[in-house]
Amino acid sequence: MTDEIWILDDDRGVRFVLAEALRDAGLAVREFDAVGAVRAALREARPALLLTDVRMPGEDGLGLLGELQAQGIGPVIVMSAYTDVATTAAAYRAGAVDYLAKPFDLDQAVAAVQRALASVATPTVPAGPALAPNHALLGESAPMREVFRLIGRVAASDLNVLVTGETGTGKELVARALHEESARRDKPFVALNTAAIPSELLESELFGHEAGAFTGATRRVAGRFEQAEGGTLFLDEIGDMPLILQTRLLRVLAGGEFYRVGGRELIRCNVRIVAATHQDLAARVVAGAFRADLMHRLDVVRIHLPALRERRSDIPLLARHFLAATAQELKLPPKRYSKAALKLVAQRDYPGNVRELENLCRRLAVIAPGSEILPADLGSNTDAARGGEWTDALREWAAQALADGEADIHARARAALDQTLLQAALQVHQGHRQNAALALGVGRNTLTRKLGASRTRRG
Ligand SMILES: Nc1ncnc2c1ncn2[C@@H]1O[C@H](COP(=O)(O)OP(=O)(O)OP(=O)(O)O)[C@@H](O)[C@H]1O
Repeated sequence: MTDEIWILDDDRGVRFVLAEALRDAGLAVREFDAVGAVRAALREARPALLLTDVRMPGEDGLGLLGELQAQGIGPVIVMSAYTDVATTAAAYRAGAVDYLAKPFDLDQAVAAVQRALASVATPTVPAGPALAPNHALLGESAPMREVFRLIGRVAASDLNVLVTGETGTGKELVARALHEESARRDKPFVALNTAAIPSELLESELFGHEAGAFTGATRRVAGRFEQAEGGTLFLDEIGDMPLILQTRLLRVLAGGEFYRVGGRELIRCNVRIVAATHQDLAARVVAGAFRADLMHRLDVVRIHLPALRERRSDIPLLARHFLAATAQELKLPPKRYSKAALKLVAQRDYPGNVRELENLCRRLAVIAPGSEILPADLGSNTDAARGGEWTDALREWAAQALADGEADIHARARAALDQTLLQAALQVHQGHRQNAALALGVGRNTLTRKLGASRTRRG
């Protein structure tokens, strides 16, 4: 093994800046522009660490990762602009110890290299089966990339995960992604909303019951734990679980076995638990409503989903996705957003987070009459929003006119503005000049003057 850091990237610029930063940090660096070049070099030497891009012309980086892992060469850090769950998880499965989302901060890259070098003794994640299909969990913003990175990092392990975040932020989708990216993906994913089940039924819902266990229990029923055997059990709104059941759940998690309600047969279970809450569990613990020991058992890895307002840059992507998905699902002709409508969608507030945005887009897919969604389809526009939309159009017009070298833009724009306002007011007031002038807040004479030669029905 050499002490060299090898950088594999087809982008010369990336190689250059990265190599400089690493050399500045006192490390020896060697650069490669293709997988083949690394393979050739491996015949004579081994890197102390490899930093590699994933998608490159010719062979991609992931195949190489598998080979390195098989030969015990590493650690490897993957750099990629593709931070979707599938790519990230595939990189970790192929043995990467870290994942840098491009564009990355150079200090962050150097720190990742130093971290990886310091923990060379740490075993890498074992290689798993081929790449799972993509998930509906979308996002390009920095906080979502971090979520994907975490999912990729912990999916393959059996660690319990606590997903936190406001309602509608996608906690269940994260739980599904963890399942899909794990070796359990061919086994069931079972979800249970703890808050939606009356507490007296929750125990039997979780652990099942025997015939005759209680009034109405005519036959044996398997609970969610049994249904999820070998797979993943998603416990939503865990913060609302009654204390008595928390105690029971804790015992099951600790011992890995349980009895059905009214049963005598001890059932062993192999289930990965992903729990979710929109509440502050630690505060629930302080308030005496949640068991601290259960919290620690569930909260081994925490994945926090930011509210949609903290990742507004994801809104257009999500909005387009929901519009297309709804059209496809309901077999409607495809629709698209006009620029102004998409801007309005992106500017709105969504206290209900992604779910609220999804509902809005579904409504638009169904109710908007044309193939293009217009601002008017969004209904309750605020004045500010309406204003924003026409000034945008004006800005575009002006930019184009200026680019075309047109003269007298200001005078023409003013004339057009006046005419547009006056005509709109006259239309609303059925051609009555006095009322139109009043409504606009201009004098009647001004209005007559401005109208000039333009046609009006009466005065
Ligand atoms: N990042 C995302 N990409 C695509 N769809 C998303 C995303 N986040 C959420 N959704 C969609 O928004 C809706 C709400 O998501 P989900 O049910 O996972 O939220 P939640 O946080 O579990 O909500 P609650 O706390 O109310 O149970 C779902 O229809 C889901 O498909």
